[in-house]
Amino acid sequence: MTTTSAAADGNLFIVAAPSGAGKSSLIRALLERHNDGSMQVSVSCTTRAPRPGEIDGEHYHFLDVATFQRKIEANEFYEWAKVFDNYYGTSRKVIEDTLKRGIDVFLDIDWQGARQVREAYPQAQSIFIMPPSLAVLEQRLRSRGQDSDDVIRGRMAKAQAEMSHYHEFDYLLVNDDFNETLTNFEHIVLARRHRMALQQSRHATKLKDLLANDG
Ligand SMILES: Nc1nc2c(ncn2[C@@H]2O[C@H](COP(=O)(O)OP(=O)(O)O)[C@@H](O)[C@H]2O)c(=O)[nH]1
Ligand SMILES: Nc1ncnc2c1ncn2[C@@H]1O[C@H](COP(=O)(O)OP(=O)(O)O)[C@@H](O)[C@H]1O
Repeated sequence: MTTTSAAADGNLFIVAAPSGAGKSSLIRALLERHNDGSMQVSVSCTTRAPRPGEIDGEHYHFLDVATFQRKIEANEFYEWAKVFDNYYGTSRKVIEDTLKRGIDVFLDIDWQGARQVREAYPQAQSIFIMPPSLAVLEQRLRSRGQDSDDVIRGRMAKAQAEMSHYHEFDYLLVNDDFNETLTNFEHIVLARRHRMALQQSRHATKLKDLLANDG
């Protein structure tokens, strides 16, 4: 008789940071290092206007406010929040389907969304990215060259409020040297994967022993 154990679900990782601290760049670089289809970043829905070069369906699903609100009513979001006066949300179906296929999913979301995900899915691992200083944060927002002075001022004004939630997260990374932060980020992700794989194999061995002793 052969025993089959159900394939393990993928791992869910929440990544939050004040705007400009480097979370999108870190997730993108990690996915480039592991481009075997075992990891995906969730593409959020937003009502904010696309930045130059942003592609609908790739960077975000850009929606109008009425469509976003209809999706809230229809319970289509795993989590959603209002950030910088715009709505942002994660599609429930995509996340659930992707995890079921055994693929790890990264959510680039704010602290309000992180709270909702932790409640819905307590096994999610959460990582907070800090900039080395507020001056460096502002410099990064400016050098990204995608936001107006007004938008940058708004984001800097909200940075400390976002950072005040760092203690709600499982891990804290200070993104000073990019490659060093990327390596630490990768260690967190791989350690989680190994632990879950070990648990799964222990479970499978135990099941085999039980069945072998049966009768
Ligand atoms: N709750 C929630 N926050 C999101 C989502 N997508 C993006 N955000 C957050 O919204 C904030 C602004 O994102 P964005 O406009 O792309 O600016 P950026 O972080 O400066 O690149 C960031 O803190 C994101 O993490 C989402 O689906 N849900
Ligand atoms: N460790 C780092 N050192 C220098 N620049 C960085 C570092 N991490 C990210 N950046 C740059 O800072 C800017 C903001 O990064 P981004 O990933 O867009 O931030 P976020 O997604 O958190 O808003 C980008 O231009 C990015 O290339």
